[in-house]
Amino acid sequence: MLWVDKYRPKTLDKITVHEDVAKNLKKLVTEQDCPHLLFYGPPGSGKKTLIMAVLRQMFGPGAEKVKIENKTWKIDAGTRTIDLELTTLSSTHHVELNPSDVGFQDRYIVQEIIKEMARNRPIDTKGKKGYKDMYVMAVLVLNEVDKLSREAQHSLRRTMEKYSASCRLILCCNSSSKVTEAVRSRCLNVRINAPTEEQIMGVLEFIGKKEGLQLPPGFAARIAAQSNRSLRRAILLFETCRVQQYPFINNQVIPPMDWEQYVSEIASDIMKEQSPKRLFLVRGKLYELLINCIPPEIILKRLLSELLKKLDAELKHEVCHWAAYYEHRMRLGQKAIFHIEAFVAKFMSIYKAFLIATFG
Ligand SMILES: Nc1ncnc2c1ncn2[C@@H]1O[C@H](COP(=O)(O)OP(=O)(O)OP(=O)(O)O)[C@@H](O)[C@H]1O
Repeated sequence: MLWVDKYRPKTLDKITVHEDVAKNLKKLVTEQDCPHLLFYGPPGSGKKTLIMAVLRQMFGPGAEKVKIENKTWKIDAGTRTIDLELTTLSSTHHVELNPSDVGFQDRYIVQEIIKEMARNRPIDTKGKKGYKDMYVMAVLVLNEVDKLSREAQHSLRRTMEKYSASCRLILCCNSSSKVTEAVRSRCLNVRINAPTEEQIMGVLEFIGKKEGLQLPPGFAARIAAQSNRSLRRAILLFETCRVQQYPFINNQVIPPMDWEQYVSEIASDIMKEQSPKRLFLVRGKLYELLINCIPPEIILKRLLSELLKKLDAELKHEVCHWAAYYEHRMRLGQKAIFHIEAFVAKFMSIYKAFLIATFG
C-alpha cells in the first residue's frame, strides 16, 4: 500500500493537520443535525481524508467497507431515453461519485441518483425517518462539484431542497467560486487550507518514525518546500526518495514528478520552434499526458507556469490572458486537447510575432 493511503488518518480524533476543523466537524456530527457540507480547498490539502473521517464518525467502521460498481442508468428525457454509465463507490450508508465524469449529461445523474437514494433510504427499527437519527440517513458524496455544468448545479440545488429530509450531501471541490451561490448557500462551507510547510514536515517525520527511517537534518523541510503545500505530493515525494536511495544522504536530490518534467520539456519544445510541425509534436506529448490521467486543467496551469519562467516580461500579461481564455473554453467544451492545443498555437503565434518584431 502506498504511504498516502497507509498513513491517511481514519478518524476525526486522529487528524492532526486540520485539527480545529476536525474538532468542529465532530461536534456537528455528534451533537446536531448535520447540514449539507461543502468542502473546498487546493489539491492534496486533506479534504477527502476529512470527508472519510466524517463518514466514519457518522456510521462507524462500516463506512470504510466500500464496493466499487459500474452502474448504468436509463433516464427518460422526454422524447428519448439516455443511457448513462458511471463508477460509484458505496457502502451500506453512503454513495460516492464523480458526476462530472459523464460530461454534459451530468444533471441527469445528479437528479437520478438522489431520487434513487431517497427512494431506497433505510428505515430504522422504530420506523423513524428523521435526520436526527444519523444512522437512518443516506449520505451522498459528490466529488469535483466545481466541474459540474450550470444546469447540473441548478438541478442539484432543486434536488437538494426536495430530498433534504431523506439524504445529506457532502460536496467536495477545489474552487468554491465555480460552485453557484445557490448551492453554496444551502451548505455549510468548510474551507480546507493548504497545510503549512511545518505541518507537512510534521506528517513526514511521523511517517519516517513509523517506518523506522533516519532522516538527515533538513530533509523533511526540503521535501515540504518542494511539495507546493500539497500533503499528497509531499508524501509521494518522500516515498519516491525512499525507493531511490536509503539510507538517505545529506544532499539527496528530490526528483520532480515525471509529468512535471514532461510538461517542462513541452514548454522547451514550444520555445525552441514555433511551427505547425512543432505543434503536431506537442500535440502527441499532450495526448501522452492526458492518457496518463493528468487532469487537463492541471496540464494547462503547469504549462503556463513553465512558459512564464522562460518568457520576456512584456508578453506575460497577454499569455496569462489567453491561458485563462482557453481554460474557460475547456470548461465549456468536451475535448480538452482542442483547447490546450489552441492555447499552444496562440502562444506560438504571439511569441513568433514578438521575436520577429524584436530581432527582425
Ligand atoms: N490530517 C492529515 N494528517 C496526515 N496526513 C494527511 C492528513 N490529511 C491528508 N493527509 C494525507 O494527504 C493525502 C492527500 O489528502 P486528501 O486525499 O485528503 O487530499 P484532497 O484535498 O482530497 O486532495 P484532492 O483534491 O487532490 O483529491 C492523503 O492520502 C493522506 O495520506
